[in-house]
Amino acid sequence: MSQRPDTPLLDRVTEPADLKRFSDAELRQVAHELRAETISAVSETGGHLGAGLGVVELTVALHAIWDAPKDRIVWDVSHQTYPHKILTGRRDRIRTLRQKGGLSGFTKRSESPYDPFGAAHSSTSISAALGFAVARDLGGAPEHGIGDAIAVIGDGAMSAGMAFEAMNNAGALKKRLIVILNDNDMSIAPPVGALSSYLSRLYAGAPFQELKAAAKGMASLLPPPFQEGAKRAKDMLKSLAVGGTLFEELGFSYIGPLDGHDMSQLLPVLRTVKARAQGPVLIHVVTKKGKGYAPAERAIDRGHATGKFDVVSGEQKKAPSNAPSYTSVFGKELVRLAAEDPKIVAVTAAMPDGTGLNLMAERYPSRCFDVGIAEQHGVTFAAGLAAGGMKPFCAMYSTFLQRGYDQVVHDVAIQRLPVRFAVDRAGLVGADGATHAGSFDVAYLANLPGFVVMAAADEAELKHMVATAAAHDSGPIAFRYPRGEGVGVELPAKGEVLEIGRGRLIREGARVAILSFGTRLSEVMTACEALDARGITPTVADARFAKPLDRDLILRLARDHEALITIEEGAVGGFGSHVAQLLAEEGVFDHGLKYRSMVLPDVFIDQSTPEDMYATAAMNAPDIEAKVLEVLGVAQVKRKA
Ligand SMILES: Cc1ncc(C[n+]2csc(CCOP(=O)(O)OP(=O)(O)O)c2C)c(N)n1
Ligand SMILES: CC(=O)[C@@H](O)[C@H](O)COP(=O)(O)O
Ligand SMILES: [Mg+2]
Repeated sequence: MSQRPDTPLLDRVTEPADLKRFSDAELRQVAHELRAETISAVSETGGHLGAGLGVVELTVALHAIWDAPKDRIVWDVSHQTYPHKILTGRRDRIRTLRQKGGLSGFTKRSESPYDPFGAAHSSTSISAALGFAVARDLGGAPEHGIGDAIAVIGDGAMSAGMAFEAMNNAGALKKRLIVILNDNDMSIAPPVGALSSYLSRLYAGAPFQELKAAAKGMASLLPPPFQEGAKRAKDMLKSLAVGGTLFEELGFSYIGPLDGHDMSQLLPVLRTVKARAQGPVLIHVVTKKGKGYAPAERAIDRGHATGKFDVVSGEQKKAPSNAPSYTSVFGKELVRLAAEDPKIVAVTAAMPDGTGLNLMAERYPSRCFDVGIAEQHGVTFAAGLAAGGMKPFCAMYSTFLQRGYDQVVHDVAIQRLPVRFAVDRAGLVGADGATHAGSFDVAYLANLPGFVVMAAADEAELKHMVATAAAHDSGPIAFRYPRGEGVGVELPAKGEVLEIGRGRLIREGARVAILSFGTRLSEVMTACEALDARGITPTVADARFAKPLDRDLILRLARDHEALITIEEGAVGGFGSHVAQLLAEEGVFDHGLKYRSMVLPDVFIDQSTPEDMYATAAMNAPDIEAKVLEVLGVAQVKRKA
């Protein structure tokens, strides 16, 4: 097909194979256009901007050199894959990113064959790529075959234990495996820890040794079009650091550091690695997060995540809000309590801003610890702090705390250590979708002996729960709260310590009682307005505690009503299951109580707005109203669509 000379080269790319027709100079131009397209798309959708901008050249180079999907490119976290999506047949849908029915903000096997492995939680890529490499060598996927296995992992993700577990295994297996360390000297916040300092030293002038073996005779082994590039690679490799690095000690050939924005470095070195790699190879690529878009480069988080924005000014379009976020309410209350009690300390796993612990870090830097992307360590570190007489608050997103679960059980719960878990992003979170939903924490915490588990119904309740957790010294305690803003209730100056295992009655009604755990309470109250208008007046209670349950309250509600409905922003096995267990043990069902438990359905719900996701889960006010009518056997008038 003939093209007008001014047609953007990117328009000629419908699949990665199209890149193979371009010269190196043209690939540079493609990268330029791909960056502009990424910025333009994210300005309309919002999302993870900075990480993708930092890997534009790397993405083009990988797809130009390797043959995906046969070669498996596994992106760590995969928040940096918008350019990859554009090059792999999804450009026409890139402006649906993170929206209902649109592209996921992460790699997803069901979305494209070019996404060989789904991600969103960090530090899984080397393990998965090693799995592909071993499957290849054992004859897996014989229909299409498996080529190279390539993991692309950031410096932040590399700080997690899982990445080292994978390298340790890969070094021993000696399989051909390519790991690209994308080192932009950033996590979401500035990176922390000794590994980060080590990587900085690697590119800050430590004496380099020669990669003699790889450089020797390399050019002659390559097909003629690559020989010029290979000569350059040879020259470069001579001056790069090899030998004696941590990665070499783990059994990898180390190549780097390379300038990840310079195609004249990237292309020849990657071609050479493709032609010659035998065992595990780690290519250290240095990039800039937010590269090529000044507002992102200037931002403290390098444009890690953004709302919709104006491309020219970089200004984000934010909806005005009336209520503080739950996260900030937690952060402020913790600082207030920390001022009163010097034993209070806090732990975050690479999410200081996301968890509100940035406030604690500013005010009490020596008592606030960012452990890096290391939830497992973070939990046990908090357990050690508690055993050492401190009062640790371990603030993690519900979904990321999953990674530290054995530590929660083995190091905290069994030893009855008073670690306070601030479980943020509880429930459905919206645009990040199923990987980030906080669906399981009630189930996985409330089944642990001795754990206290609370959920805040609003931001004032959250304040009380922070204070309650601070005062609770006899064992582990957790309180959960959702992403986003509170409901706008008046905030007390300070949280009051709640009685452990006591809920509260919100309104007294008849026939049906709704027992809410967490922030569905406002939807329950909206449902009650509609029900009141029909002459059905539910009793409503806020359970506050999933463990220990308020037995008196629950048994009274069961005794005094024909039906009892529980509701929670969590999966089956949580609050409702505990209530059902209590009712069964007390023989309440034998007397004919009608019981319903509203929990998240047994599916992973794709990204949308939280409201829409809760509609999918049938947990909004109209669904609660319908549930009440159903349990009472009242015929429903169909709503207009
Ligand atoms: C287990 C886990 N904990 C925390 C996060 C939140 N998170 C997402 S990206 C990110 C930083 C990743 O840094 P890096 O790997 O260097 O990638 P970059 O954004 O710099 O490209 C963090 C902490 C996560 N996705 N998974
Ligand atoms: C990729 C990732 O895991 C984080 O960037 C996450 O998207 C942050 O979520 P919040 O926006 O809820 O802090
Ligand atoms: Mg990084």
